[in-house]
Amino acid sequence: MRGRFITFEGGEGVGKSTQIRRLAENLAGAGVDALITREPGGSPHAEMLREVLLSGGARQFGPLAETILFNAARDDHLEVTIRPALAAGRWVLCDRFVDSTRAYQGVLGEVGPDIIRSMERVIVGETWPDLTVILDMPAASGLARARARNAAANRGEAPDRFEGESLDFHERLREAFLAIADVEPDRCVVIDADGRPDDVAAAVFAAVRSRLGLAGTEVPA
Ligand SMILES: Nc1ncnc2c1ncn2[C@@H]1O[C@H](COP(=O)(O)OP(=O)(O)OP(=O)(O)O)[C@@H](O)[C@H]1O
Ligand SMILES: Cc1cn([C@H]2C[C@H](O)[C@@H](COP(=O)(O)O)O2)c(=O)[nH]c1=O
Repeated sequence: MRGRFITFEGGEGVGKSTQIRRLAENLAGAGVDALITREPGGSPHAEMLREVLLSGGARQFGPLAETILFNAARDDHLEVTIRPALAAGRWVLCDRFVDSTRAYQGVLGEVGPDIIRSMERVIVGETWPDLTVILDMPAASGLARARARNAAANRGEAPDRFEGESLDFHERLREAFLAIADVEPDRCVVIDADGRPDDVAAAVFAAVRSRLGLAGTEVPA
């Protein structure tokens, strides 16, 4: 049986990586084997494109070229990592996916929805997420978390291609993710990320259980 495909979306520093790890632990407790992956990246060739994109190396070519590169990375990631895992019955938990392209390149980069959708049809095809968890919190708080994390990790380098954008840019991103959830409520669930990690993890697991059905599993204390 095909595994389930869950994507995590939201602004910078909202806790996507943290909550993906927590969900994988909770799923393991429920006997579900999950693969954690990310975009851009998640396969050797897509990770090479991640370097180009997040260093800002493609910025000079403009948002359309960046959209094409994010989709090239996604194509390889789907083929090499995601589809084989789903076919083997594993659940796949992916840190960012198509909604990041819609928000960053579509809404903020002003690449038209017709272009974004046609790339989705070609690249994603039938491999659409069963559930998308949108972690939501004020942009300034998420950016502060991301900066504190980078400082603690001794990553003294400049912020990456998108972290360095203005607060207004990040607030508009937040609105873009919320707008996607409004239009696709069956696929998307919005979770308040501005709380303790344990509370957010419990809310995420509860949403996964109720949306995807994991009978008999309890939210851990
Ligand atoms: N609920 C929370 N409360 C306080 N700090 C948190 C919470 N969740 C995560 N953090 C911390 O905030 C920082 C950012 O979290 P994380 O890396 O999980 O976010 P992210 O959304 O994956 O970030 P990015 O968008 O940069 O990839 C980390 O240092 C993490 O430990
Ligand atoms: C998939 C995807 C990602 N982005 C941006 C969003 C973030 O700024 C970075 C990824 O960094 P993270 O620390 O792993 O979150 O890339 C984008 O603009 N478009 C996309 O499709």
